Amino acid sequence: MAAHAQFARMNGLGNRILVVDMRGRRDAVTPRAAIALAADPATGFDQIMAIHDPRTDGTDAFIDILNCDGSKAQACGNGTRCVVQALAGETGRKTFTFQTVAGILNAVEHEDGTISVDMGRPVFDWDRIPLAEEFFDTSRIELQIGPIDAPVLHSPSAVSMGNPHAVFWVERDPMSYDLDRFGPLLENHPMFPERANITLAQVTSPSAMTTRTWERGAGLTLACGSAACAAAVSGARTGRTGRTVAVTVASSPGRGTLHIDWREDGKVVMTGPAEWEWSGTLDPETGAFSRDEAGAAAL
Ligand SMILES: N[C@H](CCC[C@H](N)C(=O)O)C(=O)O
Repeated sequence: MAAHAQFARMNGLGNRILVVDMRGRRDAVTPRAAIALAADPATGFDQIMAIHDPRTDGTDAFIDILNCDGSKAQACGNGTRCVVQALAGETGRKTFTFQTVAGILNAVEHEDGTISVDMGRPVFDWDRIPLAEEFFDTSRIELQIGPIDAPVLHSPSAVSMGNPHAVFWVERDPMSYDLDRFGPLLENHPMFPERANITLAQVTSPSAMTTRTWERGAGLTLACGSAACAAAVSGARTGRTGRTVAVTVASSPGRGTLHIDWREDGKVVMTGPAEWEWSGTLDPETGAFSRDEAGAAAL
């Protein structure tokens, strides 16, 4: 039985995040704990962002990311904004540098409470996304679903934001597609050796789009930050949008917008909100948890 760790249940545009404080500890949140926590409707989460002591000079923390199916992820945009908000509340600081398995992320909390995260540079090389087949141009790969002569979804853009994404361009409201049926087929398609996050993107103007995502390792979520980055970059890459795009999420209208800026230096900066909901403590080994009674907005 491991000693309990403090956590906060937060969300980013409805993407449900558990921010777990693992600082000062040598153990880690286990896949078993993630699966157990996900099985309990009282927690209901999509990703765990486990904050560990820094492993590299110049960074504030190492962030370990787990999906609710227990799999590890290399990036989580919404989760990173939640970590920034939690640590800003704890320390009074506004800028942070984190390390994940994918690299270094710089982040800042603005005066209005929104948070910007430098998500790094997108990767387009087929073998680094990765894809199972060689494509010279990964902005439009040969993949479709549905009847051969009338595919429901086809020709997605593929990109890595540290984690793999396929972005399908749709003309109708993304909510009008059976993504709950197509999502798992595409997530686990042989084209994606490490599976993939599957996004439907409807471009509504040269600087705006609406997305809906079936997430690798989490299924249909209300929002996906790295998918918003993947879609915005792919929109610019295919000439559908400019390099600055406002991304709204179809599944939870009115929750706000993620502003994505694919800068001239190649880095993708995502800006958006984070929201604290409640706190608790959990056993990082088994997932046993208890909810704090007091509603103290803290880790
Ligand atoms: N399911 C993703 C990780 C979480 C991404 C998402 N929640 C975000 O905000 O970026 C993956 O396995 O690559």
